[in-house]
Amino acid sequence: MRQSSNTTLEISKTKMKYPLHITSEIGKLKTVLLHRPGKELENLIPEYLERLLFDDIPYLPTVQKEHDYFAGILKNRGIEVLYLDKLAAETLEDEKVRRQFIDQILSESGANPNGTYNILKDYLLSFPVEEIVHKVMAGVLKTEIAEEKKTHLYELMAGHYPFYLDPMPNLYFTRDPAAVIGEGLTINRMREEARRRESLFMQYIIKYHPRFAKFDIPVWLGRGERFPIEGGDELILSKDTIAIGVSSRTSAKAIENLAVQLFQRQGEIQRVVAVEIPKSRAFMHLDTVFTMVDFDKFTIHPAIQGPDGNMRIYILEKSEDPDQVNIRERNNLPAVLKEVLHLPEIDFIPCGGGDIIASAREQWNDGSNTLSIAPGVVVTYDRNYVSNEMLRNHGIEVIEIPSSELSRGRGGPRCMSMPILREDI
Ligand SMILES: NC(=O)NCCC[C@H](N)C(=O)O
Repeated sequence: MRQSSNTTLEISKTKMKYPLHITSEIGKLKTVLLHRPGKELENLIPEYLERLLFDDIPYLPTVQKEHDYFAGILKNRGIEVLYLDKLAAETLEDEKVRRQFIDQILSESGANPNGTYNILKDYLLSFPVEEIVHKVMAGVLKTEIAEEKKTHLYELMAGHYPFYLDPMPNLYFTRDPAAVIGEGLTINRMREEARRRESLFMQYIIKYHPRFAKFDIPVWLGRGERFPIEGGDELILSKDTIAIGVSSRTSAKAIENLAVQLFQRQGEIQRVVAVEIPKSRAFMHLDTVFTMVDFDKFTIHPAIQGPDGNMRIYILEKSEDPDQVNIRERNNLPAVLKEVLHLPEIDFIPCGGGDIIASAREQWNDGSNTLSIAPGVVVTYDRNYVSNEMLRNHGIEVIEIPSSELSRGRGGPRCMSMPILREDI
């Protein structure tokens, strides 16, 4: 990638006005944002696991080793890996931005403006900027603040709850808080309280980081929206069609609002396909049950289709009134994909080979959650050996990564990556 003087980015034959560019799920991946799991995982304890959306406590040294392996695979394939903590620290170098960020994170964390707020603000500001970022991510324990600084009754009372600031253990799933569509992005209002502050990092990075700030990047939906949407539900099928899961995390209202915004402002997207999936913990986002791995190939967990293969699918398109959309109902996913991608056939590759036990077991550990790094080339977890074999049998190149600890957070390679730039296909 090189940057010319008129700030036009050029990647192979693709010319870009903005430093974000995603027009498919499968185009050659050039730049991706990751977060190396850190101390925030060490602040998980059994009592709060469910609320913090974990099923178990990963062993930090191993989870980091596995994550480094994942990042290494991507780097070896020539992909630029950006790290969330580094971008955030560079963004907060500016003192005014740093203070504003801390104010916002504290008020969103529910710190009392007259008491804990000031103590926490002074405490965070006393660290170098990289450490501020890591502290905000890891959470602040009540025991970290010196006793003599506590002046309010509720600060003096020992209290049962251990944190002033909750940890953000789900940060390594960079897919969800924000997602690039075309040359803009959604900075998401996340459904679960435990994850809601995560998208603040991306809001600041896009607005203030030197790599992005000068471009005035379009934000299709911001984090101040009323209705929840998460990146794991946002799939870019082609430059003119996106699919969005109607899931336990993403609401139909957010999808319609996004469609209106894209049709009014984005220029290329002609349709948004809303795909309903069962609202369950195992299937929290569309990408936990359905991902694109080649021009005409998709992984799918068979359990999202009814006994007759039917599902509830709606195609949203432009209407004459720019504030409205036309909606057509459909019920067959392969038929919809053939229609919107103009393909004669679609190849569905069932998670776990479609075996009732293997598919449920491997889906639980993200067997359908593949990260495409080029057409027909995917990164997957090694533990999902039945699904990986199926992918290979369908002509896909599968790059496996170790996954005994990473998988405990209930997300796979797609969830752990936020593509920033892909070549067009
Ligand atoms: N796109 C994804 O499916 N991300 C996985 C998120 C897992 C995380 N523990 C969560 O429950 O939000």
